[in-house]
Amino acid sequence: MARKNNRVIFENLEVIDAGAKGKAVAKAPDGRVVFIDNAVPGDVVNVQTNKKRKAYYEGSAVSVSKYSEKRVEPVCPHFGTCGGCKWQNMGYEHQLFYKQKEVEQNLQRIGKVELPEFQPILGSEKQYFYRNKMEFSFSDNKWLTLEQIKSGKIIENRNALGFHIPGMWDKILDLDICYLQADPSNAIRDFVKAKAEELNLSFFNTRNQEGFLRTLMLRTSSTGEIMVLLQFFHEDEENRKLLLNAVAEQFPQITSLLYVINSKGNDTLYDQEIELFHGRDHIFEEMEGLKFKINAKSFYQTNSEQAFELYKITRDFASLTGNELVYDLYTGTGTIAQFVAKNAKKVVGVESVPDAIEAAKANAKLNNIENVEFYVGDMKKVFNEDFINKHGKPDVVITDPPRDGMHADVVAQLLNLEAEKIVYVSCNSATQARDLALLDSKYKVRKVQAVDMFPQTHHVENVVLLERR
Ligand SMILES: C[S@@+](CC[C@H](N)C(=O)[O-])C[C@H]1O[C@@H](n2cnc3c(N)ncnc32)[C@H](O)[C@@H]1O
Repeated sequence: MARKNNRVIFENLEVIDAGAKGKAVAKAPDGRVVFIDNAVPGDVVNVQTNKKRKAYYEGSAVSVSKYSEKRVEPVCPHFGTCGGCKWQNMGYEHQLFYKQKEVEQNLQRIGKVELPEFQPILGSEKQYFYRNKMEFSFSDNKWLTLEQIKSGKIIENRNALGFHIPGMWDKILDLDICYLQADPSNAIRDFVKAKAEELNLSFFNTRNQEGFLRTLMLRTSSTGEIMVLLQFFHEDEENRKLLLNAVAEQFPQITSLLYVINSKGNDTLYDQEIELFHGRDHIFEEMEGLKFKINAKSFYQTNSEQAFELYKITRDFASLTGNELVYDLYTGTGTIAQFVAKNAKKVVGVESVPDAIEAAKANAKLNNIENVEFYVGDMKKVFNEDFINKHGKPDVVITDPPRDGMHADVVAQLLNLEAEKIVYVSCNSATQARDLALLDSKYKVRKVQAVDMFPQTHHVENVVLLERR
């Protein structure tokens, strides 16, 4: 162990696992756990720490003494700088292994409930180009690589269009390519940047809050439709039209070309008026004959193909016969509710975002589904006796909460309701495990199936079937 600028250097640590937040895991000589960036299980690495806590260190592999057999060559030239695909240096079968392991360990260690045999994780057929939505930021403060800085060359053009450097709100990585969204995603991003520079338009400066161009969002759908949304900091009608017209001309396949003028301090769009420039203000996604209308603000699962698999597993676990009253909690735009509706007597969906519920109602109408009802509200407030009296006691509950899991009051109400089955879909198996423990007095876990929605990252979705004891 050596010290450098108060940071500890551990030499030749063997990486034994992949852990929380996708970091590699090793043991320090003093027995603490070391969470490491830029390493793969099986590597032997030299680690420089940047954080020390009672039970662990955090750090980064500064060099590798022995390369793991699990390693593969990352396909993306931005790997290591971009925060997007941190597991691109690990073979896909190993990524799946560690995702499955994380789910199993969380359910066992945090849940501490009796568990059935786990079904093997369902991998994604597409390991790249699987996302249907991407958001890129403009910046006049491009992130410079170490090589660029070392070269001593003055880089005059600091314009960038890409992703935030992890942990740096004002530094943007200028993308040459991104392997997450299928073409014409890269072509559109490259064209927008080149055209903006040709027109001499200013890229945003976050620190000073100035500049014209802020963000670019691209949405694609399995029906082949494309949505492009450009966000500007202020109105400049002439230049805005020049840029948008050029995009429309170059990419006639864009079915929805939108813009927004946002002069707020942050670039979130949810409270902004979106303007239509060309085409329609929405695109359609299709799943098993169902159509879902998606506008610029709609939530839709970002990996459409795997969302279909996830929903099939959810429906399969619910094993509906056509006679059940189903609650779909945290319903979003009601996709799961509509997906299971033909197998149920009635489905009641609840969601806190009013726009999402509006979209859910519109989509149900579009799909001629009459046995679904949607309600806006915060689950912990609306899921009360009045709600149950109005809609009846459910036979099956499907729940798909955000990363924090379900509020304790919601879990308490589920225990009170005593539905025959609960199908719990989760993007965070740690909070899911906590909730399973709370439900354990009345529910037994019968099935567990993890689904990989996000290859090259550590994220994993997990579906659990609970049945009443
Ligand atoms: C993981 S998403 C599930 C979306 C949906 N099931 C789907 O597959 O598209 C979680 C949803 O819960 C909603 N949500 C978050 N907190 C909530 C709360 N306290 N009450 C109701 N809905 C909430 C979010 O707006 C989001 O739409």
